[in-house]
Amino acid sequence: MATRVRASSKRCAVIGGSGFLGRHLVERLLARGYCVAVFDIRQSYELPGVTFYQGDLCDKQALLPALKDVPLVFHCASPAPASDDRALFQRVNVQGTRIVIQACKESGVQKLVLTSSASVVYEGADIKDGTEDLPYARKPLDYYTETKIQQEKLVLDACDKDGGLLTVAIRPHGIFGPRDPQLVPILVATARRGKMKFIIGDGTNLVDFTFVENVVHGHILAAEHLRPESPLCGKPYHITNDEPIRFWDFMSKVLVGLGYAAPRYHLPYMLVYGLAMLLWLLALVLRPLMAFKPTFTPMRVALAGTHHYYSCERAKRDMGYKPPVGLTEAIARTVESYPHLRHGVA
Ligand SMILES: NC(=O)C1=CN([C@@H]2O[C@H](COP(=O)(O)OP(=O)(O)OC[C@H]3O[C@@H](n4cnc5c(N)ncnc54)[C@H](O)[C@@H]3O)[C@@H](O)[C@H]2O)C=CC1
Ligand SMILES: CC(C)CCC[C@@H](C)[C@H]1CC[C@H]2C3=C(CC[C@]12C)[C@@]1(C)CCC(=O)C[C@@H]1CC3
Repeated sequence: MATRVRASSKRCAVIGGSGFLGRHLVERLLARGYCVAVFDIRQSYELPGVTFYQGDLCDKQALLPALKDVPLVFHCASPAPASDDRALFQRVNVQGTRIVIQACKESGVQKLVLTSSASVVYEGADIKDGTEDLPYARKPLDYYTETKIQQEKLVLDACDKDGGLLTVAIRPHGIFGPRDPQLVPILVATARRGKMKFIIGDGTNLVDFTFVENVVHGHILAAEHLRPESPLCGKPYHITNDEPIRFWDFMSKVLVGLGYAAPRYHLPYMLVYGLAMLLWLLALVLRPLMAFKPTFTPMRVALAGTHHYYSCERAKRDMGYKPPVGLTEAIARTVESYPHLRHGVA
């Protein structure tokens, strides 16, 4: 009997489990003895111990079978920020998250861990050692952030300590690591087009970049510490590497590690931000006629030219969080994992 209880409490579902973070989370959960149900709109791998359910999280009937007999759900699905598609973000991150919450309640799920984002409080001004008490951005810089705010509020408000669904939100920042489809590939594509010669601003702005395995560790700690009497209920938690680094030093380390030149020439921040705003407006106007996606969006320029690093004291205090992998090792392992993106490799 004891064995059966332990076996069932080691079951969980990962919504968005085919993605970058999702797959790393699934792999770690398997190593910790969990049986995992993955729900995703696409299937990107097969692993023993994983049951795959393919479907759209906005479709409750498709989602319910993946949550059957599962006490713990991780929700880390989202459209990519680069899609910049307002209707898609609204449908998946907001309406879809309402459906995830309903489906969890109907299935008797006990705990829901959301992957939110530290950028829910970021609106382009410097944030230095920001705590979770900062207010949500009143004027988010993009549609992605706008809907991540609404998503986090929905999940945290759904927390019910009186025998209902328990919820918590993890707010990582600048996730990187092997198989990341975003940060390193965009950086390298920009360098290959000869556009990574410039530093936006004076280059001294400090930023958090977080190794994917540390983000995974934060999620699992949160799930295992979430109980009706614990302080985690209905709260957001920053999870970072706890080693803020100059944005342009981080970019240079990755670029140089892959054989590209580090950016050298400075451009004034306000000039580049203004140009990015103009390009974004142009892309919006031209959208019905042609697909045109600027690399330097207002959000990316702001992230590249301001301070934005966050305190993870709350996670240390409430769940004993300490990043297992330091930044130097994390960058080395990331660079090593992209042989195909090295300079000179087609
Ligand atoms: N990458 C980063 O730097 C950061 C990411 N986050 C959050 O972390 C989470 C994971 O992000 P990544 O792994 O980087 O992205 P990803 O794009 O690699 O993974 C997202 C997954 O969600 C799935 N998905 C999208 N729409 C879906 C739908 N309608 N139904 C079912 N599945 C759907 C995708 O197929 C994909 O596998 C997201 O919630 C993102 O907002 C938060 C902070 C920073
Ligand atoms: C073109 C260059 C100026 C920058 C190239 C690197 C960028 C693609 C990345 C640097 C910071 C990253 C980041 C995110 C996406 C990729 C970057 C812009 C997020 C917006 C991803 C989703 C989040 O929740 C917040 C992240 C902040 C940092």
